[in-house]
Amino acid sequence: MAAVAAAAGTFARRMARSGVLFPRSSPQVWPQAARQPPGLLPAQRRAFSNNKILVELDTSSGVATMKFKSPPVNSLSLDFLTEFCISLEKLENDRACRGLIITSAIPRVFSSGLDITEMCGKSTEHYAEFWRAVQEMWIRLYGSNLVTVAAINGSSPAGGCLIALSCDYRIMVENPKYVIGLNEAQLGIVAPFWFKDTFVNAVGHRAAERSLQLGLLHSVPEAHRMGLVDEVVPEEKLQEKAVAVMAQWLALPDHARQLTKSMMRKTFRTLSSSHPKTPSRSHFQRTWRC
Ligand SMILES: CCCCCCCC/C=C\C/C=C/C(=O)SCCNC(=O)CCNC(=O)[C@H](O)C(C)(C)COP(=O)(O)OP(=O)(O)OC[C@H]1O[C@@H](n2cnc3c(N)ncnc32)[C@H](O)[C@@H]1OP(=O)(O)O
Repeated sequence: MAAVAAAAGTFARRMARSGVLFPRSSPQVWPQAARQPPGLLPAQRRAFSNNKILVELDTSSGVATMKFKSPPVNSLSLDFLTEFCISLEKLENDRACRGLIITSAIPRVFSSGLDITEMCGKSTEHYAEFWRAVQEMWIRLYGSNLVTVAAINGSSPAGGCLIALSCDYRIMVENPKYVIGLNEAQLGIVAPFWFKDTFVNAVGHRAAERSLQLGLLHSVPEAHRMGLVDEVVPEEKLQEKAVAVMAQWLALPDHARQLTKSMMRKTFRTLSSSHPKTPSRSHFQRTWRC
């Protein structure tokens, strides 16, 4: 328990060093239209970057694009998760931003999921901090007031699938090599209940039961049929489609859409108000044999 508390403190300090407020306990309501401070020349584009993620915000449309750029496979390391939360928080605090498109700058992979090297040979405190960061990523993305669109341009197993599932809409590139799903059971581990619930919300109970028990990674057409992704497009149309979907969602009044989203996703607050037990060191060691 002390380790969990210490980890929470460490993660909060990492976020605080970035200048980001932490944590935010209740959803914020943003203005309906992107606004520029009066008297300033409008800067159409703003960008910020770290060594894991690139973010570009088009202030005229209010749409930001977040590109994962962590070779080789955009695995979700503690550093990646921290940078993700910082970037998302910056966008949420930017009054010019209303929507977020998440995609990958790495060819053929959206995200390979949790970084397996973070779950081997580390201290109890590290596991606790890592787990806290995984939860924080999900809480922030799933509960975000922004319109979130996943533009999935590569394979997206396990934690990568969770990122996509946490968005409001998923568009995936049609490619016979790409797969998506929660394959934890194939790895001999159990997807946490909040992974499972997010999956069930997208595909329904029966499809989820089969897919999760078998740890299936679905082809793109199969993922589309079962509702795991909303739309499938050729690679060259992905950006255009994501922008078009975003425009459709942003055409609605922010407050009505945000309150509706918050109502639909209210169960996430259960996790945000009481972080579940962190997996123990021995559990990680048993699971990954390290
Ligand atoms: C209370 C109980 C708790 C129990 C404890 C369990 C903890 C959590 C439980 C559940 C949640 C878990 C969620 C997860 O996300 S677990 C991670 C699952 N991820 C995967 O299974 C993906 C594995 N990777 C792939 O399938 C492929 O790599 C690919 C399709 C993403 C890309 O394929 P390809 O382009 O062919 O690349 P390579 O396979 O050659 O990989 C390149 C390179 O990258 C390394 N790598 C791949 N995935 C990961 C990863 N997830 N973490 C770290 N490193 C990864 C791979 O090893 C190669 O490295 P190299 O050999 O050094 O080049």
